[in-house]
Amino acid sequence: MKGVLLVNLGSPESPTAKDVKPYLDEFLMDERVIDAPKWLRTFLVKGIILQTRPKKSAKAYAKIWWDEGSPLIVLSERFANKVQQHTKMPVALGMRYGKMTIKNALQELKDKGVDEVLLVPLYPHYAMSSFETVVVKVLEEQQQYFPEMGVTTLPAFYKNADYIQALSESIIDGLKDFEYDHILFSYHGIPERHIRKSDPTRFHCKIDGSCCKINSVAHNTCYRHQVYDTTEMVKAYLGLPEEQVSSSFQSRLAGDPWLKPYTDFEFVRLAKEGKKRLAVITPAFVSDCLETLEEIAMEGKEQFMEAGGEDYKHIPCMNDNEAWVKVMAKWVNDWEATGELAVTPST
Ligand SMILES: C=CC1=C(C)c2cc3[nH]c(cc4nc(cc5[nH]c(cc1n2)c(C)c5CCC(=O)O)C(CCC(=O)O)=C4C)c(C)c3C=C
Ligand SMILES: [Fe+2]
Ligand SMILES: [Fe+2]
Repeated sequence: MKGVLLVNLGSPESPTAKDVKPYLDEFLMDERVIDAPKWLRTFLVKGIILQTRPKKSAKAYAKIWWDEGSPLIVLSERFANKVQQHTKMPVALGMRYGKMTIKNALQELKDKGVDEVLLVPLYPHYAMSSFETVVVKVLEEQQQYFPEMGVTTLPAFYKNADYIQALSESIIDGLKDFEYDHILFSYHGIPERHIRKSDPTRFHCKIDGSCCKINSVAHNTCYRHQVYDTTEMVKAYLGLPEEQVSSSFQSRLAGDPWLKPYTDFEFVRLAKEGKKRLAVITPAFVSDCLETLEEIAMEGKEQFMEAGGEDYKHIPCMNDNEAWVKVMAKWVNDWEATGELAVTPST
């Protein structure tokens, strides 16, 4: 029988330093997140980052935590439950890090008689630190514990027409009653080095954008290319003028150069340029989470207003909205019926 495995990033058990620490430990010790040699990663993570960051992150998590738990987990569960209502196949939800493990989700599917799994990483764009690490982990667990199961992965859906439509409609919805001068598409950042590492040609990606209009197989795994494609397609769908839209990258860690422009610098630049009413959309995330609710909706607003902005709105992620649920249900049901994937690297 066929079944569906949805995988998102995961959250700590609670917004306390005690619970944030093991979560960050697992997350940042992932060789696809901090891709230094193991001895150096161990030194950086356990010797430096984990000494101070859990306390700081716990404070941020406490600001956005819900009675039911982490917004990312709760919203992903609501989404999975709604997708389940639209398909006969069993649907399970796992997280790459934390207690809601991928192994348990695969076991849940197995217990329901599933031996053919459609894996859907809940990331619209391919990055080694998000999409790729999910795929690798699922295949590791499958090979070790569920060798009889087959796994097919839905590719990154950043430019799929149904996804673009659902995202664009959610923006229209979010902009009701909000007068804006500018819409900022703020994507989670990654180190520039990761772009080069993920380029199978080893020479295509130049990071500066000069490569992105030249067709290449590199784009299938180029996060930068993919996020700019999402912006362009939404811009076209909504008929937005060039000068009213821009893209930027948030949530960087200290150290290496990360993709630019940086969202916090953009808040200041846009306010100074007279874009006084700013709408911010965060399409790298399908579910609201720490990075959208705290960094963008709270901190971002403060930064923009301090720089001279007058009005600010974070447009929520698609979360469990009906249109997005229906898109996902269509993709998984098409796969069940035909064995074909609605999303391919070229769609
Ligand atoms: C869009 C997908 C994501 C990519 C790509 C990504 C890369 C990436 N992240 C870190 C470090 C941290 N990210 C943190 C939180 C976080 N990251 C994503 C998604 C992507 N990360 C999400 C959805 C969340 C929120 C989780 C939640 O519980 O709500 C954190 C933890 C919080 C903090 O301490 O700031 C860290 C750390 C790196 C280093 C990286 C690429 C190399
Ligand atoms: Fe992150
Ligand atoms: Fe490029």
